[in-house]
Amino acid sequence: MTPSLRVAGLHYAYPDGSVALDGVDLTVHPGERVALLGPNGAGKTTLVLHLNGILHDGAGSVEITGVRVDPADRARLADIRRRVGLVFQDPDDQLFMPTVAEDVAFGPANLGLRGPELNQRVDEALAAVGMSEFRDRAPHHLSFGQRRRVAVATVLAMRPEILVLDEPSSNLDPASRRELAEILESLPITILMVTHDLPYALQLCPRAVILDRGRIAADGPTPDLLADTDLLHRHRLELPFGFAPTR
Ligand SMILES: Nc1ncnc2c1ncn2[C@@H]1O[C@H](COP(=O)(O)OP(=O)(O)OP(=O)(O)O)[C@@H](O)[C@H]1O
Repeated sequence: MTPSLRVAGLHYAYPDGSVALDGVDLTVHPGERVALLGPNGAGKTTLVLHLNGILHDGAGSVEITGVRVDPADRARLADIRRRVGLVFQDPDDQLFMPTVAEDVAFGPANLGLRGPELNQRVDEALAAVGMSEFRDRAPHHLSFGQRRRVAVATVLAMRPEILVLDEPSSNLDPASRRELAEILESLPITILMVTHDLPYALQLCPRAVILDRGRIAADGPTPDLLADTDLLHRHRLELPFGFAPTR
């Protein structure tokens, strides 16, 4: 089976010389949900920005469902950006239209969809995140948690093959956090989730990868990684007080 994502030997240094990725190999198969963990500055965001060619120029390769990310090939890059749905940490980076429905329609309309087909995409994506009743509202009148759900819908409307979320649980109250987890669990899609929220990783992702100093330090079942206190300590990861993962 073709992997959803294959990263091989990825190195990247920022123009100032900071080495952010130092030989990353990562393969994620269709339908897997993988948590990408690691301390501040580990390289998580840098890795995510390579998945749809926002960053490039480093050594190594990235393939999305067997298609190599090649920023020089603009037609192919547009296709890659449809296949990889990035949900940024701040929903306001993704919402800029007057209404929720227009925001969700924006991506598919750019693909050339119109009329009933476009409406169906919008309806499906809003239903998937439980936001159908908000379709005519202004995004900036919604709560933060509601805006995050709409941001997820804008990406789902593109019918991506892999959903990449940066800190999806940040700034959510406990009920919104749980509801978003239920939504993400219900999606039949490959998910890569960057998070510092270890209980969230455990709840949602059977597999976790620890990135530190630009290298993969561990890759395995999330309960096993989170039960390894030495491993967590070495990589500046901490479970909330009193939280004990059961294997
Ligand atoms: N624009 C930039 N210019 C130079 N160095 C950068 C830039 N962005 C990130 N870095 C450096 O690259 C390394 C990896 O940063 P990155 O943001 O990918 O880490 P991260 O794991 O996402 O961290 P966090 O958990 O804090 O979001 C760090 O050493 C960081 O200082």
